[in-house]
Amino acid sequence: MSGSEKTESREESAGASQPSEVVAKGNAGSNSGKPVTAVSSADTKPPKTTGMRLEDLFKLLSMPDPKAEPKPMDEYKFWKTQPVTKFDDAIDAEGPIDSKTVDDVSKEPSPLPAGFEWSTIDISQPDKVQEIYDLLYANYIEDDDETFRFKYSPAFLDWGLKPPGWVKDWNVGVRVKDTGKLIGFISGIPGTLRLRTTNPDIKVAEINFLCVHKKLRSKRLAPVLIREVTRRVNLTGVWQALYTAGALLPSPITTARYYHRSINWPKLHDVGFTGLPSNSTPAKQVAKYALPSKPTLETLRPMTVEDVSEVHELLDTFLNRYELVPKFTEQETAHWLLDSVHASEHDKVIYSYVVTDSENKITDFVSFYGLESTVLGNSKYDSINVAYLFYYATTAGLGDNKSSDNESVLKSRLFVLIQNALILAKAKNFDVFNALSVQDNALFLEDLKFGAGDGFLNYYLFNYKAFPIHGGISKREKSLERKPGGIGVIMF
Ligand SMILES: CCCCCCCCCCCCCC(=O)SCCNC(=O)CCNC(=O)[C@H](O)C(C)(C)COP(=O)(O)OP(=O)(O)OC[C@H]1O[C@@H](n2cnc3c(N)ncnc32)[C@H](O)[C@@H]1OP(=O)(O)O
Repeated sequence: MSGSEKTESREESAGASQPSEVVAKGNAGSNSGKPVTAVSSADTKPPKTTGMRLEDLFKLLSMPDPKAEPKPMDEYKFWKTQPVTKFDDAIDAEGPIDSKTVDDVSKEPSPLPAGFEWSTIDISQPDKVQEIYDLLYANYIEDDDETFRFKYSPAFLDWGLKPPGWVKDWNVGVRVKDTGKLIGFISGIPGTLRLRTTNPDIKVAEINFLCVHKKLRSKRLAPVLIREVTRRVNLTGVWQALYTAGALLPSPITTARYYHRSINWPKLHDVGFTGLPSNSTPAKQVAKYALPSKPTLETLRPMTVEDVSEVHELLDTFLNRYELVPKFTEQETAHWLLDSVHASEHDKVIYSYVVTDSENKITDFVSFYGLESTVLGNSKYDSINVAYLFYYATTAGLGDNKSSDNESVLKSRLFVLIQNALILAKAKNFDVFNALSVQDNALFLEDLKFGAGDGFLNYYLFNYKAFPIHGGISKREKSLERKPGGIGVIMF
């Protein structure tokens, strides 16, 4: 994607003319980005710079691309009018920016350009979910090279848009008046966040799936959609929102990077997601990414509905490690980790597994979701099957965040737990496994052969000032950097 939306990301050094092994391009991610895999310097031969695009050169040199710098605040014609922190705002205290009451909120929808009309999309109707799918299928996030586009399935949308307490009015569409064709969409779902210990209960709308038909881009429809969803959320007495995007907007609370772990290397290479390092061969690449055929943790098994309460407690405790986390109810844990609506293998979106001890007590769990990306213009493959690391938790190494003993216990345990997730994802025919630099992922990504992607994901809070949070990467080089705390909330 081009720098302003969530992005799909691919491995950073794909492509024969490039020095390193690249993982997939990016529509795997969010507004710009799902990650591309970084190539290790050992795989790399000196780049030819003649004729190279400046942004490629910056990537090779691991320098921040100046295009990723914000434009002057005055040029954010829409965002400068919104209650969000500006790039140079000095944050003295955390908390809401504007305070209003429901009485202050307009009861009339925001005006639309002539020829268009508002439409609340009733996602309890399968044909309406299908309409959203059709819009996103053709128009949603692509990587910069227009090779991959996220393909959120109807089953995914059903799961992602219908957590407990979902609000019908927060699924906002714009249609062409004459034909009824859906040409714009934005969604909100309710949630509760804990920001450090000082802000334990922030009611938010999680905003996602902002999309305008390709033929109607740059006509300022996005701000109209955002204003309308804001109005509808505000009418329910909710004043804050969480959203992620590849686009650089005022002003991220953090930026994370996508990492990619090849599973089906030949396919990823064929579709241009990953490159062949100059010092390797296809056979060596396949050997490098080989995985055992079945899980190595003996007591690992699929999570069931009977596990919900134990997993809920384990996750809740584990999330205390991080600074920005979701506060799930038990019903929400059940929804996000067990997609009971789509139990069939065909429609499966979320995969969750638990590990038990000798007394049958759950000691660990790990989950990932499946999201295909359409491969554009490839004669051999029309999609890649991508697994994304979701929530996980373990009892290993809990306790004092700063103790190095705990840290090494946690590191060893997460290595095995996530390795087992990779094994399971392979058995389920996923081609690549993606993860962000958030949670405790910096502890295992490199050891498990994840490569840095070219996608970055910015996290934003609407109408809430907050001190910055570490996103798991260094400020300048954007390489993995381990720090305690960080982000524990995952959006898709
Ligand atoms: C309390 C409740 C609050 C609820 C609301 C909380 C806020 C939620 C915010 C939304 C969170 C969404 C989370 C996700 O879903 S991120 C996924 C975004 N979707 C895509 O990338 C899909 C493909 N792209 C498109 O469909 C269009 O390019 C979109 C729709 C993205 C922009 O359409 P278009 O290209 O035709 O542009 P325009 O002429 O209409 O409008 C231009 C203005 O829009 C600003 N822009 C561009 N991209 C984004 C973006 N990703 N988030 C926020 N703003 C964005 C841009 O800076 C400019 O404003 P300014 O620079 O002049 O100021």
